[in-house]
Amino acid sequence: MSGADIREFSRPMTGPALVPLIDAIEAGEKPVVAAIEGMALGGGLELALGCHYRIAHSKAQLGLPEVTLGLIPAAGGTQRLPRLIGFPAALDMIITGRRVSAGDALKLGIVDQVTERNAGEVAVAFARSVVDCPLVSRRLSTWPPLCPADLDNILQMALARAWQRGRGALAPVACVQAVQAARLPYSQGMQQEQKLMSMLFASPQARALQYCFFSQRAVGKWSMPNGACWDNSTARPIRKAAVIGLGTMGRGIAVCLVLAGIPVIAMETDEKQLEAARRVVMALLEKEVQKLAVGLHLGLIHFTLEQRYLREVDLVIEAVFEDLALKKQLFAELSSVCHPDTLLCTNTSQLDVDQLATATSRPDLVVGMHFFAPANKIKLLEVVFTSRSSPEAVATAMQLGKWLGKVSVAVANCPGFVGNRMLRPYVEQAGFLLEEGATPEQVDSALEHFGLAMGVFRMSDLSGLDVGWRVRKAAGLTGPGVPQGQLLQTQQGYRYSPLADLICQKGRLGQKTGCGWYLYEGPGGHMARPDPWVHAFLEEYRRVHGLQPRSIGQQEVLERCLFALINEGFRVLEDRIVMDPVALDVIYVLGYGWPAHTGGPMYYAGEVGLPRVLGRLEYYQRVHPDIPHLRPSALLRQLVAKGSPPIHKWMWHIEEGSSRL
Ligand SMILES: CCCCCCC/C=C/C(=O)SCCNC(=O)CCNC(=O)[C@H](O)C(C)(C)COP(=O)(O)OP(=O)(O)OC[C@H]1O[C@@H](n2cnc3c(N)ncnc32)[C@H](O)[C@@H]1OP(=O)(O)O
Repeated sequence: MSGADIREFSRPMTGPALVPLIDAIEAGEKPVVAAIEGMALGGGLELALGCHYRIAHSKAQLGLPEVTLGLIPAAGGTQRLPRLIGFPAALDMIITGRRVSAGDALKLGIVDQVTERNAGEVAVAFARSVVDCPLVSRRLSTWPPLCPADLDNILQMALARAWQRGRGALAPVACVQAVQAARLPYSQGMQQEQKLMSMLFASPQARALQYCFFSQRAVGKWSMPNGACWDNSTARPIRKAAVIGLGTMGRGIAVCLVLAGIPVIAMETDEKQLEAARRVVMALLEKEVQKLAVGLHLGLIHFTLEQRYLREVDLVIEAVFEDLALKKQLFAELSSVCHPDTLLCTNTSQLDVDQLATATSRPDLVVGMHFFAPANKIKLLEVVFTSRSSPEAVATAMQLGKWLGKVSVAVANCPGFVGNRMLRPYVEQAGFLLEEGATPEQVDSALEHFGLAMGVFRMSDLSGLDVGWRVRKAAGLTGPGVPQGQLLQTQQGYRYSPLADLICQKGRLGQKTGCGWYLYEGPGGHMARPDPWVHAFLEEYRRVHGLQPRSIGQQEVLERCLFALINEGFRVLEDRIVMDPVALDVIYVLGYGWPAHTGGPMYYAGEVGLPRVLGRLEYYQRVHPDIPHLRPSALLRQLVAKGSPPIHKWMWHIEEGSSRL
């Protein structure tokens, strides 16, 4: 039982109310035993907590994920769980919404027994054995709260954690407040639970998070402009896969495959690199085995330098250095080494997948699989199809992503695909804001206050400033052959900020070199500190260019960075890179740390109001006519002209107006 029907939250609810139902079960004179198989989530677990006993199958999972929907467990969950397992463990489960296995639920005391047999049959037998036992002590609502001496401290820490994790989300904080009320008599605690739930239930944040829930499922129903889609294309089985190139990304991908139970050939060309990768991958896998408490066959992975092992695989994921010539050469080699039916996938983050496909003998079997670092943690996968990718190849990559526990989004090939394409105008605006008077920490603080996991400059330092530098060189914006120097503020006819290039030229590549936009404790450090050198460098730059620094407020930072990103999102839709705006929101929430409680950039644009987004872009365009990314997209204009329809109707307008776009 996975809880309430979330779709019902946006329409009048029918059927009996859950709280009195659970109370009636608990108050009943007959013993009621919950038999839990599969899932007991949300209202499902709350119902089980109202029963007198709980028996779970060993494969069952239990949890209170309401917080991920912008809610709290409001059918007594915040009052019964702390009474049953204590405040610290209940707070952890309720604030994070994480699921626990049956084994862990037994250790925590949530269930009374775990069985390998049919839980229903075991529960019936169990019920017979307790039929004469008094029930008084089995009614959780009557238990006194288990208040440890340091409860105030525990609650304070939980609140701090909720603020920190939530990044502006209300529900985690409300979860702590509701659990805190479990120190009161049950009926008073329930009143508090209901009060907090009423406040959240109608909140824009809850609506946005529920939109995220359905969006992450909707992208599984992918389609391509040629009409191929999820329900008319068949995925191939992947019995064995290969990962070529065992740098950071390749190692993470190999770990994902093994965790999904897929045998992997992990290949490198250099012995030293192979050994280093073997050590890291095995350590990561052993850590996962301990964490998940699962038996994992570590022999599923074979490390090798020899290409001959590639003959036996159904799919290759190439993760070598981000260099088009190198990748093309490798793809040409793979064409002759691999079986003719083997799918060839590239983990490029922005190279042209169509070009890679032409280097092979089987362009129809080439797709991009863009993982996000760290590949074994981030849930997003962009599956990039080319003009020649077969529906079967796309279906297989999408299916594989699902097996790996990812949310896969099918996107058409274009520079930067979706995520990095939308990121470019955002990063660009941040650079211009520095020129105009802001500091990296002012820009980052505004973005983090909005809820982004990391501001643009901290994020760039983490990924490595050389990544963007290489892309700008490849695009002919900087590097040898391009006029250099402090005075270069225009490129290819438009405003261009060379600040990031100048920083890179100083050898400041981010965390890995111990300095970038910030200063770190040393190479590989993570603690970003404002750097007086960067401030002096920016002042000198502005002086040389005759730029008068001005005070830039939080609102301008947000509008310039976020609206430029959203504007590019509209262009992505115009170009039909994806078939539904929800895809852009999923990519940003899962891959770029966009706050889920705002729904994602496109949903957020709808909430702010498309006329406002358009109006502010028009204003900034007038002030900065030399920045093309601030020019409002045709689609945004068209949607505003049509009265700003809700997001699920945008595509109708794209189809309707495609000839005019
Ligand atoms: C003042 C009001 C008081 C109200 C008190 C109410 C108290 C109770 C509150 C709740 O229970 S809130 C809901 C809590 N439960 C959840 O959040 C669980 C959500 N679901 C999941 O985590 C997963 O779906 C799953 C159950 C673990 C299954 O995962 P799986 O990967 O196997 O399948 P999916 O692709 O995720 O889902 C399949 C299909 O089912 C739809 N769906 C799943 N759960 C719900 C749900 N709770 N409500 C409505 N629909 C649900 C999902 O959207 C998929 O649909 P399609 O995309 O295939 O159409």
